[in-house]
Amino acid sequence: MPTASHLNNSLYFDFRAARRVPETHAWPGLHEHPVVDGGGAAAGTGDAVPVVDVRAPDAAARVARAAEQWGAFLVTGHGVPASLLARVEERIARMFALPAAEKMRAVRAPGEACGYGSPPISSSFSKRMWSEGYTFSPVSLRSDLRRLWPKAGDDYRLFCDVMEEFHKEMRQLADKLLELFLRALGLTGEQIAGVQAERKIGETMTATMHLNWYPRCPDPQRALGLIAHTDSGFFTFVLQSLVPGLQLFRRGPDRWVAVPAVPGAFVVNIGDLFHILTNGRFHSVYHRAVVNHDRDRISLGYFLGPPPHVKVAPLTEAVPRGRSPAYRAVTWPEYMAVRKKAFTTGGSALKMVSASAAAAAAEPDAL
Ligand SMILES: C=C1C[C@]23C[C@@]1(O)CC[C@H]2[C@@]12CCC[C@@](C)(C(=O)O1)[C@H]2[C@@H]3C(=O)O
Ligand SMILES: O=C(O)CCC(=O)C(=O)O
Ligand SMILES: [Fe+2]
Repeated sequence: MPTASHLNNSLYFDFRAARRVPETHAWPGLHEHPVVDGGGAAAGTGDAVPVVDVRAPDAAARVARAAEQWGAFLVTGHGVPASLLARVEERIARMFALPAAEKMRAVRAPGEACGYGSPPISSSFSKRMWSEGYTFSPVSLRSDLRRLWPKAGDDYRLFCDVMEEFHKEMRQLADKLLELFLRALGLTGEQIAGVQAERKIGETMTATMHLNWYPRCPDPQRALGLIAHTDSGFFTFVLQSLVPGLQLFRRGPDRWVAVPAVPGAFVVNIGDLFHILTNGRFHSVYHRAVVNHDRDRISLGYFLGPPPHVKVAPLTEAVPRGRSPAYRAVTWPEYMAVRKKAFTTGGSALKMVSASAAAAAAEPDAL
């Protein structure tokens, strides 16, 4: 029997002891759509996940195509050393291997952004996911991580050192990618400088790290690592270890495209606030993570978004001349609240913040 024990007032499900997937973790409808391979073998079929080498002279054009047609792509040539990525993955694996009681010292309190446990989105669903995660802010990681390692020994120090080094590299890469995105939207150097000076997107962008652990699963066909979702912020870098599991949803025909695990590459997912910022030209991608029978899987999400008090509205440059913006301005927390409501009503959070929804709400009696 799988065990569940109360630790620090939180229900801990012992994945390691599970010999079967209990009803609490069994998701209906997982196989509604076929899964196709998005790796090299798919070249020419339209299912190969786009790859952008950020050093290439046509990188902006490639980003534009991928952002418009997929909402996601693989990034190579980014300059983050492979040896650093290997150390990051090693430290994450050691953290997840801590005894349950130690991990649960850092359990996420209800409504809190950071901490250990099920992914925040899971509070909107009755079924449980086959994963554990840890969210922290890279700028306060030394204090946050004391909850996991109160004695601040070698494991604590090595984890913090490597994550700080990683954050430094990633924050620079995020700036580079933002610039590429703005070029991909067709903005000139002068317009980009103007947008950055006025909206200060790059300067104020915040980073959050979320680590995922998907334990090996006795029946991967019944369980789900991470429910299908769009990321809510601007964009996310995902580092998936050598074990694949990330799938992107594509329409016409509806299918899941399995993202290949490319050593050293990051997956970039466009989030909902970037969808809004670009007036829907670059669209956020619906994605999920599946689990594996034989191997644990680890992934890292590096989430970029605006500071909590900043309203995100479509860039003037992204709105076609003579048209009005397709979305109303929202802060990240406001958007998260709308998304939570959308999960319960089955609606679309992006539609709920569209300008037409706002107009309809302002004139409820209008014909
Ligand atoms: C910055 C954030 C994005 C995120 C919520 C969070 O505050 C920290 C964790 C992120 C994550 C990771 C797993 C999937 C997801 C939907 C979730 O539940 O937590 C995302 C959130 C998001 O993109 O909205
Ligand atoms: O595990 C993965 O590959 C995806 C993770 C993810 O989508 C997320 O953390 O938001
Ligand atoms: Fe995600």
